[in-house]
Amino acid sequence: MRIAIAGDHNGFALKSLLRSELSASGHEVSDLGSHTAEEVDYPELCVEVCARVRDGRAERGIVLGGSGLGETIACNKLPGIRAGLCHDVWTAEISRGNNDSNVLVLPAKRLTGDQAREIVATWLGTPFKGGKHARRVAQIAALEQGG
Ligand SMILES: O=C(CO)[C@H](O)[C@H](O)COP(=O)(O)O
Repeated sequence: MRIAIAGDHNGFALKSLLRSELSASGHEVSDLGSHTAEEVDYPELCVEVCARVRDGRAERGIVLGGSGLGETIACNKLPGIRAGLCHDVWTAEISRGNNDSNVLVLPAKRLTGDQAREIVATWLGTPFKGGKHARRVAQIAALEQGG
């Protein structure tokens, strides 16, 4: 899968781990930064990841922050983006199965490498259920036109 990934200073270390492991698993990973642990503002990183998802250069995006809350807000401002903040396997399953999320946001300050790995694997591997959830996703998309 083509995956765009980014993280701010709080997500830098975990992003590096996930990027290496996803690449080793055969995914085509674009690491959009940060490339150091220096403090940065995360909205532009969100824009970069989401731009690739929106135009098809990436099939999915992954963004890491400390809590991930601001990243989730930023990503969901962008048309066509359905970003889910996932703390565990359960939210990862729902984010994909019910919400058809195309961007995964991870709270790096609250996850071990093993937990993050498990969430990412679940999120990448869970199909959208469609049906009533497709209707709701369409209703959410309509909100982009002003509600
Ligand atoms: O998770 C985040 C936003 O949702 C950021 O990582 C966090 O807000 C950055 O804060 P600070 O500069 O104080 O480390």
